[in-house]
Amino acid sequence: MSQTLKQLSNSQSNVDHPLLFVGDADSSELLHQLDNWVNRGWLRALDRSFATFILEQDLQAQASVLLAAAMTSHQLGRGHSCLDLVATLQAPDFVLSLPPEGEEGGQLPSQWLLGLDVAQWRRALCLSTMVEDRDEPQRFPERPLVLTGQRLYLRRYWNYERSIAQALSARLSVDVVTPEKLSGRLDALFPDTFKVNDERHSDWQKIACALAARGNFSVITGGPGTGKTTSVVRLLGLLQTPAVEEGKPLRIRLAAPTGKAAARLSESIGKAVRELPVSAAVQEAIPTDVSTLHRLLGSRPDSRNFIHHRDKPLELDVLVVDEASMIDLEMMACLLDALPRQARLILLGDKDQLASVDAGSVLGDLCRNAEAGGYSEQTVAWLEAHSGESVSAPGLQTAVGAGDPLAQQTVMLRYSRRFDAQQGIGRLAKLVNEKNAAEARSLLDQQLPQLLNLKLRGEHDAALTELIINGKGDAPGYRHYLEQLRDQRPAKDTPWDSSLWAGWAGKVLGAFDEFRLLCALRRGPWGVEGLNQRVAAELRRCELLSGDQGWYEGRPVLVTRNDYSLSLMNGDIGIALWVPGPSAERVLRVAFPRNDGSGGVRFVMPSRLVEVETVFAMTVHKSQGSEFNHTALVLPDSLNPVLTKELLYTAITRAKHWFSLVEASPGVFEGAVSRNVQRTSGLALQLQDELAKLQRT
Ligand SMILES: Nc1ncnc2c1ncn2[C@@H]1O[C@H](COP(=O)(O)OP(=O)(O)OP(=O)(O)O)[C@@H](O)[C@H]1O
Repeated sequence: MSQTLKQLSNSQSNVDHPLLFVGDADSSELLHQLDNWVNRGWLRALDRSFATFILEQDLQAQASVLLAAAMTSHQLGRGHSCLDLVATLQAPDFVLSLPPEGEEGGQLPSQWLLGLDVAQWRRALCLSTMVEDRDEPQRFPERPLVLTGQRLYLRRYWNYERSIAQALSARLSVDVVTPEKLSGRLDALFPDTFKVNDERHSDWQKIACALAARGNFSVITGGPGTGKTTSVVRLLGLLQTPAVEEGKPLRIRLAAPTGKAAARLSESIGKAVRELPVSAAVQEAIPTDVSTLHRLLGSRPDSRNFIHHRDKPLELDVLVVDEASMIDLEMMACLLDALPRQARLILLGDKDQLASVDAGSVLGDLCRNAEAGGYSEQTVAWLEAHSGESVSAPGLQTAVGAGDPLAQQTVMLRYSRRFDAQQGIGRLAKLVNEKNAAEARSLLDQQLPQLLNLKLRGEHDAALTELIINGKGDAPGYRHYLEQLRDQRPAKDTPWDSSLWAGWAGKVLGAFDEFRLLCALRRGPWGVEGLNQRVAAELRRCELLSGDQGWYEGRPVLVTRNDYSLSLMNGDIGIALWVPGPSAERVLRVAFPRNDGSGGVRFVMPSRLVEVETVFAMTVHKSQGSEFNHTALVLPDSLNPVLTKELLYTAITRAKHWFSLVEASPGVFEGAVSRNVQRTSGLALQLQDELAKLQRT
């Protein structure tokens, strides 16, 4: 069982050598300490190297500057765009990665920072020739660290935040021509009065369309099935109809951060476009193919730079990006840089999901007031006049004066059409989101058909493997896809170039997506690595697989890095299958969905797949943008910083019909529900500054 930081702190205070403080220590003592933390896995070697680099460039840098540099670098690896000095002094030990199991010795950051206050720390940083103090007028653009207020950045991330803030504030201040006859067109697109249980409610989808039609930047957020896709398709109909009538159709592009998310949007958008009450010509002028953001921007192999940027902007008039919660700071900055100023950008996503894997929490930052609305009286009057809907919902607040310009272009959809709010999955997701652990637990205890709860008696409890292999009741486990693999295989004499092979592979991939095992962690018996081995061994024991090492038929793999030569994206999933080769010999190939909305499959030689891993179990982070009929989440036996309500919410909302919660120890679920992800970011503040500057000019 992992030790808590408190236990560790207690054990540290017993060490017999005297404690060092950043105020007294010299740089070599501090670097020695960093080595110690790297050896323990508390810090990355990269973070230590950055501190060394700072010292090489500024031999006078104080120990507190080197410590801040290493911590800032480390924070990036944990998704924070900067180091908040005040928050760090309040809880220094949470800045490093939690100690691995059972390790002792060494001095904790809280002990190093004893006695240091934020003013002293800032002073030491400002003395260094490696830090630019943005609160002073003098500029040093070549310095690698940027200090602004209590936030310390690596320059690149400060630049990303600033360029996003500048680009968004510029977009928010552009006057946009709204489509003519807006009210009439909206009524035609939303012919039905919105009712829940026969009671009339405000139609937030219609309000969202009106709001997005009047600006060239808007955000539509909402939980699963709240109608984001449907709303945006109606918005595209609204924008494209007058353009087609004028003979100048808009160039519309659709994108998502991952191939999987792009494929899902492609599917749902196709259906929504076919149902759109507009002419065939307008329907045809709304694309249904969805590209990944990397493909849209034109990635270059082995380069962070894209083909499209401000000097070679994208050729489009409207861009819709789905699953925007997965967009990190760097991607958002590149996207905005490549977008022509007059083009409309519409972001769709669920603000309550986990933030991006890489640094930043762009959608969360942009939607921080979405629930309360914060519309000005002027916005409310405009929306009500054009949509004919009352802008009202529980908890909605009106802003004083003109309000925050971003809030005037942000809308939250509030009613899920996929999850009945009264049913298991929807209710559990809502309670977790509200941090209501007690009611979430009592809901789990009710044994509703949609919600399965497995409380394990130890690491080797067979109930877990039973659930993973056989599922429970109608909820499938992995046996299902392996039986499809075996039973639907084309006859042996089927020619190698017959489409039956791809059809079979497509069915196997589809069946694999019926169930997914999700983990919070990567390491240990409750993490992806341990569970992948356990599941493969068990499937082999049940004779559902013929191997569990290397490449074997039925092995599902996850691509962990974009491979442009193979057109495979990080997050794509394939399954190894025996298929006939052109020369009679059967060959093992990995089938991947084409992800182009065609439902097609392509085969790749296993030897060409370098960056892949087995994916019976996957992290919740990697599951974003996907949905499975049955989703099982395994919680580890002790609390860990990654366990938060966002992680639980994301896992629960991956489930379409059944959600299984597997608990290795009591209390961990409750602990996770009560904590939320707090990503340190200055994006909201930078945006406020930029908007204030614009208002002054
Ligand atoms: N106004 C509407 N009238 C009728 N059905 C609707 C409407 N809006 C959405 N739906 C239906 O509700 C379901 C969910 O809608 P949609 O796919 O647009 O939601 P979403 O928020 O994009 O979902 P997610 O992102 O979670 O996949 C779909 O089956 C869609 O057809």
